[in-house]
Amino acid sequence: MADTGTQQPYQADTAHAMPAAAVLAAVHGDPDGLSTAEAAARRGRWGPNDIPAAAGNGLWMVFLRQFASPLIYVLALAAGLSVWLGEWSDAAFIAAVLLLNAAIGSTQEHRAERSAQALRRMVTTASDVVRDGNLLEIDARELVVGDVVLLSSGMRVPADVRLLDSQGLQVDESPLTGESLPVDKNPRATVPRAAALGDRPTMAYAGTLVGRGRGRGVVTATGATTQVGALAGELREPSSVEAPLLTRMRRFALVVGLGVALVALAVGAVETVRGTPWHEVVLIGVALAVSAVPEGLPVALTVALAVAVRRMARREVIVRRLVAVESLGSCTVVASDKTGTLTVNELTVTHVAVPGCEPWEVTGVGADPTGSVMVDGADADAGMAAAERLARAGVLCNEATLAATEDGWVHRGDAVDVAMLVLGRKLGISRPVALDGAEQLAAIPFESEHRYAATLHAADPGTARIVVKGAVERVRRMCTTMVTLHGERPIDAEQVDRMAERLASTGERVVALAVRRVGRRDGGPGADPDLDHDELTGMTLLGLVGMSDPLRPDSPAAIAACRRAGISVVMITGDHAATALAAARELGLADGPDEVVTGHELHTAANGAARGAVEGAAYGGAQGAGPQEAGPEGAGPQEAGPQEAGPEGAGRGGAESAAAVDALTARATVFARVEPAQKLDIVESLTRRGEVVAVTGDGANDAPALHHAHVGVAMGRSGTDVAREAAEIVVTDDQFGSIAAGVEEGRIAYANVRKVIQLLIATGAGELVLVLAALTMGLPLPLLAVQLLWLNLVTNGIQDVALAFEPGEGDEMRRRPRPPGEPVFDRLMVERVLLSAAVIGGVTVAFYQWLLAAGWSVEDARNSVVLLMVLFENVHVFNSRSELRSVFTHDPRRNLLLVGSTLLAQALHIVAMHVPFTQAVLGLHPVSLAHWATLLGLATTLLVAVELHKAFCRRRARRS
Ligand SMILES: Nc1ncnc2c1ncn2[C@@H]1O[C@H](COP(=O)(O)OP(=O)(O)OP(=O)(O)O)[C@@H](O)[C@H]1O
Repeated sequence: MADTGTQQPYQADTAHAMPAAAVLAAVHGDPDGLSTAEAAARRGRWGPNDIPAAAGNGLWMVFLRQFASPLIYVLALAAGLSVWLGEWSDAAFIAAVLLLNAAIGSTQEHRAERSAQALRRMVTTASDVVRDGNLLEIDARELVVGDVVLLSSGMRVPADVRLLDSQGLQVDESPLTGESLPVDKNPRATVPRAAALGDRPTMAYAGTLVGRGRGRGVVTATGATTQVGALAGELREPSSVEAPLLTRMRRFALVVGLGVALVALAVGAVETVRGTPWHEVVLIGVALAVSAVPEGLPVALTVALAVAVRRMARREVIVRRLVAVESLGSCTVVASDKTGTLTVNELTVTHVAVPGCEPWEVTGVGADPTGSVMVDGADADAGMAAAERLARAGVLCNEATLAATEDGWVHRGDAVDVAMLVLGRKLGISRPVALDGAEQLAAIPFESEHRYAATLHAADPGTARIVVKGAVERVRRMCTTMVTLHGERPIDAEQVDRMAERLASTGERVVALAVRRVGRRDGGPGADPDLDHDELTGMTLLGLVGMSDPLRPDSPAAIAACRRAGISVVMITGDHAATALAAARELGLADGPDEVVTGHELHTAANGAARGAVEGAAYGGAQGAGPQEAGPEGAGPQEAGPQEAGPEGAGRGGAESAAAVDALTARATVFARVEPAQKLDIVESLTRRGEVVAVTGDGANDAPALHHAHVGVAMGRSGTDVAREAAEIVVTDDQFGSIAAGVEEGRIAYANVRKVIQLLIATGAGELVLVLAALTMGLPLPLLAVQLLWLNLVTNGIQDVALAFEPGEGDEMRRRPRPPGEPVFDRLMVERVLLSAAVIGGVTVAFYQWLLAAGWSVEDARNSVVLLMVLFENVHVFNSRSELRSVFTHDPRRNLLLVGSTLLAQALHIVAMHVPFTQAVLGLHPVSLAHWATLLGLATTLLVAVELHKAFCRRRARRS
């Protein structure tokens, strides 16, 4: 692979101080982009646009880390003591097992980390680039110096870019400069050569985040030669933070380690007083330590989580932080976006409405522009002219592309814009046709927070025209007049609102269009004219369009599945309340307007103002869904919008406003006309009310909500880089159904983790009971330290991991969510562990005593005890497949790995009983088949006991 560094021919260092044209010339670029061939040649020469990967934790570091555990310290101490006592074979065996354990642990951990990284890479960063004059979306790694790229809000800048033009572009450069406020960009600014990185408005640097606006620029540096590449390592993808469950288990191990030390000391003291020789006291202490320490737990948990991550990936859910595996299973509310998550986000204009007329139907579906506007009545010609004016405006104020190819019509860009282009084509107005003589001079790009887009176009000599497209309440308030079939009239707000509500009540997304003629202006020497939000007044409303967006076919079923699983689903959308309610009804989410809360209501509640209005207004005003939500003229969310409310939202108004917001979130299943910043208020309120919240997001401003929720879910396809990086999980197909699948997998994973923990702790505790009971009864040690290690790490170690591969029990989505913060050791777990330990320890010690009493030598008796313990482990792994279900209703074929590993554990022990080396080290020898069968019979007592406990627990669960 070519060196990405120094061979690039162009010194990017000075691009910020050079005029854009000079930079283009220096990189041998072209405003229309490079040719594909040239880009390929450059990529071949200079390599991909990759920041070299961090050295990361090498396998050696991971290996050494395996020894940093209190459990291992206890074992290491045991090995040391064995050396001191001259028990060389014990010491060597403990050391060998420790090494083996560390080797298995580190390969597992390394593999898990590698596959997690590979999964994260599946979510690649795409980049909009102009090649051969066409706009394409490519993997950002394919970019080369000289490429012309487009930047838009929510995007991570893919390379160092000299801006050529921009519209309201603001970039968060904190990853590079530490400056937390977004920086305004201006390609025409004059920047001194010595300017610091943070003072270069002409540039956008790789790794920084576009907060708002649009930009176009030429790539000046890629990969290691970018500013961030030079910083090496500052901007790496986040290493996956340890799962809280693992942290809790580490803490648990620490407590066990300390507990073991104390018990060993106490037993040692008692034994010394009883006159036991000191070196035997030490051996007893070592055996106790080994029996009580769940050595296999860290490896088994790592595997269990890795299995869960892989399974989720198969169901389109990529886990970015391991915490999600656990929290997904316990979430009680899923707050989902509507467009694109519950619906397919393929908008088709189905109605065109001009004030004073019935809405006209538009025929045709999707991106294929065959169809027409069905204008009828006496004024058909005037109607058609009005429809064409409206469509032309929608085509002009537009950022999307639509083109005919051999494979049919292909489109790029925002779904609303694509739908407008299709409408235009149906009326014979393509974008080139619309732009003929109406060149675009400036633009305010669409951002969710202001809900409209505007463009400025050249018009008749000396004039220009502003075109606005956006949400009805916003655009209507910019207008003083409206077009009717009988000429321009003063705007009739009520009539417009009625028209909008009529379209929205069938679930259509409604967009209004307006125009205004202004004087032609120049942007001053060397600069383009600007368009400002303040200029959007005195406009003429051209009419409304209604767009349909079909539901995803699996959304209703997935919502129903969540409900059965005790999870409430709420919809959060920027759409009109009536649009949202219609969709929610179809999804089976909401029944009536009282379940809808608007962003305006939230804002009012959060600010503690107009409380009375909030209490009375369930649905944005007395008359149901409608743009009335904006309240009296001029008092709508625009003027008193949540932008001013700041991200603290409810917090700022104190307890009273928090309570008001909570009252709203308690009854709402639909949040409409919500601004991205308000998502955070909703998440905070739900959290305050004790819910465990999963929230979806795609835009740049969704990041705070994604961060704050227990589980942030970003959309892999439509989501911005910013949203994806803020989220714990990424849903690669954007579908709500995959979130439900993720919840199910999360629950299965948590259940499997519990199964593994139960198995290991119960068998460990059984050994402890055995050793303590034998000592209390004055019997010699029933198991040697090496035998205990063999049991814990080899025979059990082989089979416990297979529990992590248990498929779901099938009822995961019919159970209530696990209470958050519920300890792993809940009542059932404690009972099961104590019962199993009592049976294992009790039966074995009784048998051991009987053997000794029958005249067996201690060595022979120990040999039987070890085999009995292996059989207990084999039985208990099947017991552990389900907490409540009988082993006899659980088809073993569903986890053949478990069957295989149990047989392997048994086979390995049989081999160890026959091979001289292991015979010598472990003190083992073969037994007769009849004796083996007797031991198996004894081991089935555990099966009976656990079956009885399961039946008891099932009854208890039914009763509660
Ligand atoms: N490209 C656009 N140009 C102009 N107006 C738009 C555009 N897209 C959406 N709108 C208007 O802004 C409103 C809010 O849209 P937005 O895309 O912000 O919703 P959203 O919150 O992303 O929706 P959801 O949460 O359902 O995905 C829409 O109802 C529509 O009226």
